[in-house]
Amino acid sequence: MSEAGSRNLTPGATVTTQPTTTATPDDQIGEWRVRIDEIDAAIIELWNERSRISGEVGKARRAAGGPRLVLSREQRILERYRRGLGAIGVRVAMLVLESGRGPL
Ligand SMILES: O=C(O)C(=O)C[C@]1(C(=O)O)C=C[C@@H](O)C=C1
Repeated sequence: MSEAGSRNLTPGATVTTQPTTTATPDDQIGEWRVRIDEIDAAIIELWNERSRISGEVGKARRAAGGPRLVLSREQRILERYRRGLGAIGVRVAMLVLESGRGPL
């Protein structure tokens, strides 16, 4: 086919045809869901990476005789999520932090 939706039957003659499939709302939803699945995969990967690194930081600090928690740092992280995501950001940040260092 030389163009989408067109067929050359004889040289110089172009007949416009309907697409063989018609896009439906379900097609659009399907496309969006593909992107949502990609985004979720990226979030999960980053979440797990952050958790692992947070655990390493905590381990190194405790091995050096430091505390398990650094609440001033946690406050800054909570505030950053609140600025970035609004009120729900504080809840997200609390789960992000818990995932790395364990429960308070
Ligand atoms: O930044 C640190 O010192 C960490 O231990 C990491 C982290 C975090 O997950 O961001 C975890 C526990 C601390 O209370 C503060 C922050």
